[in-house]
Amino acid sequence: MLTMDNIVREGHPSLREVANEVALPANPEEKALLQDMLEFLKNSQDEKICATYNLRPGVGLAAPQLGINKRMIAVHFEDGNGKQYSYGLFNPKIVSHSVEKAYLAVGEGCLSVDRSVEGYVPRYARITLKATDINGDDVKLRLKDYAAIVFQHELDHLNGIMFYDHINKENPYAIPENAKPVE
Ligand SMILES: OCN(O)CCCc1ccccc1
Ligand code: NI
Repeated sequence: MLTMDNIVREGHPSLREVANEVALPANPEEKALLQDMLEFLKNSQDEKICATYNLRPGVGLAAPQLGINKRMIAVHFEDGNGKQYSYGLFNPKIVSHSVEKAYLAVGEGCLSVDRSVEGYVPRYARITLKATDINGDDVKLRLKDYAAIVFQHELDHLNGIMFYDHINKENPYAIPENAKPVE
């Protein structure tokens, strides 16, 4: 099982590289890794397992955070309306997005960042994402608000971008233009 020891932290080069597309169909190792990433997220949200293995709860994980520069992400969370999202995806891509922006009112964090970085992270309020799932099927997701924010955080990791890159340097809590808060 994956633990926090597998997660690289700020300063590790893979967090600042553009990850490579996965040649499809994915090989058994890549499928197993994606499964392990999803299992890590579920474990991190299980009180007992989380405490036993000292995991930080996470709603998403990207392969570069494991020092593996492949375009693979996993997400496991419930949005504000109780809708569940649990995906392991190869080669995710935003194919369209809203002009309107959104930002998580409480700010963002990252399993690869062992410090809190305050401020609003402006992101697209709505995105359409295409990818290949763990079974090799095409996936097209229309996402908004919290779900859109989580997926964009993970997609950024595939392009060497950290959440705090988006925070206004002069005034971290400046309300981003044309953006709505997501509670
Ligand atoms: O890359 C995954 N990650 O570091 C875990 C935290 C994910 C996350 C946290 C706040 C808002 C969106 C996404
Ligand atoms: Ni992160």
